[in-house]
Amino acid sequence: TSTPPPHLDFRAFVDALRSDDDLADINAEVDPNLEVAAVTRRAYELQSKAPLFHNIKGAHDGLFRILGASGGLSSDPQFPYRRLVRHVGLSPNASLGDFIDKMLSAKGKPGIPPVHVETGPCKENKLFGNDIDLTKLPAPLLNKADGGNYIQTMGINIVQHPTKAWVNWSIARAMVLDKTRMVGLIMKPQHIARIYAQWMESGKDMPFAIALGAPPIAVMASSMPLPEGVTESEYVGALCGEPLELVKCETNDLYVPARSEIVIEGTVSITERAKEGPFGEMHGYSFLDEELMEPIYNVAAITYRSGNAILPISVPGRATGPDETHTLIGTLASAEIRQLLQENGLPVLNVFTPYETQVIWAAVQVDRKKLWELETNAEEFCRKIGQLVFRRKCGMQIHRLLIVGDDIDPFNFKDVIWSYASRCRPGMDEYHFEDVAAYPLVPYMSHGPGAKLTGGKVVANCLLPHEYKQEQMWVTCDFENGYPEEIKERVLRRWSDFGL
Ligand SMILES: Cc1cc2c3c(c1C)C(C)(C)C[C@H]1C=C(c4ccccc4)[C@]4(C(=O)NC(=O)N=C4N2C[C@H](O)[C@H](O)[C@H](O)COP(=O)(O)O)N31
Ligand SMILES: [K+]
Ligand SMILES: [Mn+2]
Repeated sequence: TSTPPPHLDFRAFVDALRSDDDLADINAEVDPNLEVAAVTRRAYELQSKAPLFHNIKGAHDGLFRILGASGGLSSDPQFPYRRLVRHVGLSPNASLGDFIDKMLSAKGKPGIPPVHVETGPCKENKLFGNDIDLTKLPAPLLNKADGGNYIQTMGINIVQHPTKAWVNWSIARAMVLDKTRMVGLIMKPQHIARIYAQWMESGKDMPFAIALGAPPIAVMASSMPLPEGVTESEYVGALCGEPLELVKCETNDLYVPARSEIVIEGTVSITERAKEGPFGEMHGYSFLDEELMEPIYNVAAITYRSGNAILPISVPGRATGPDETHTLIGTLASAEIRQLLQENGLPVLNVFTPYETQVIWAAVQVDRKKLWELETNAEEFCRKIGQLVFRRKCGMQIHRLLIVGDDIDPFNFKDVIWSYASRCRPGMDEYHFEDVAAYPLVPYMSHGPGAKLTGGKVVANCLLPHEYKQEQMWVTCDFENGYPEEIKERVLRRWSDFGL
């Protein structure tokens, strides 16, 4: 069979990065104890090529190579989002707006259920029972403050509701605990936690599978807060217009993408917990007192591709050069927030979480002409938006919303911060929400002055009062807006002659 396109096959995705000259094949031996992660972290920060480590110290029997920064910005400044949009089959010059449009393009369409195939590349090698020793795998230590080796940061956590009506795909971190066990974060209101709670009620351990090196477009849907009850694999089918191909796990009834690099399967205990973390997280902090007791994953089988399977990793941290917790979590939450606001009839054009705000803030771009028709005002409009976004799961990790006009590009932080700094009057233009669910991983919540789990959210109005009812009463003083077309054309034509 011919190799599927990059958005449907991880190996084809890696080859596409190589053909884009956006991949560094590293054959020198590299240590999974911090060195691999440090290289990956610097690759994000310098927006270098994605590092593919072919020679990991301690790798054996084809487990494993490591790919870092699969969701980082591309190394070609002309196409900064090329690596991201390759996940969803868009052309190299596609924008973040195109990426969001693509991920929302299956809304309202019926899901296309996956098809089950007999076997696939992920079945080429199988380990059971005594052959399994997670402590012997080169699972990477990602940050010097981490509490363990996080083998799972970019795989798809697959769990099924006990009624079998809903199979959820998400990304949730997990670290090696011992020979056959991992421990991983399972926190509300995430769907893995909702489903886990159902298994607890049923009194049975929760079957799981983690598919690492899964089809890139499936990784995107797994990182997207699709509505409760939506089976991500069916949404991906609708996105692609064709069903995903899944194969059955060895030790439970779950199904995984047939072309995955590595599959870890077993059951999550509903009784046993272990200390999880600390973990260098998406806001750029690793708090040394992070004492979480999280559920234990009991590993019953590991299956993997021949030819040296590849483990993708994410090394979260400061978004000086964004990593997957910014480029995936932020952007895909933005998509669902836009969908929510548009479905509620609000004149919202786009939503985006600026990397410079560590994706804790989201800019909401409003069509001002349509806003006039609502005959509303800042207080009423901002409160309505806050009530919608801050009371839904897709808004969980956003703590500040900036309401900006259509003269502002939400994907351009200089635009966003200009309107916030100059049009949002302190003490009068911000509407606070103290009774909504907070995102506890935000440092001023987990280690701040107030309650940890609620509040700390605000909607900032970055529109002047008259923008709610008429044309803006100013000329923006920049080259684009401050000069007639004829002058701008003349200046552009003569620019090089001026020697500027
Ligand atoms: C792309 C990506 C997403 C996540 C993570 C990571 C990456 C790379 C790592 C690097 C592993 C860091 C932590 C950081 C994590 C985190 C924990 C809580 C909130 C936000 C992030 C967390 C995690 O440990 N636990 C979690 O419940 N959700 C995570 N998400 C978000 C999650 O994949 C999305 O929210 C998605 O929508 C879930 O699906 P569903 O429940 O809606 O079906 N995880
Ligand atoms: K998801
Ligand atoms: Mn879900």
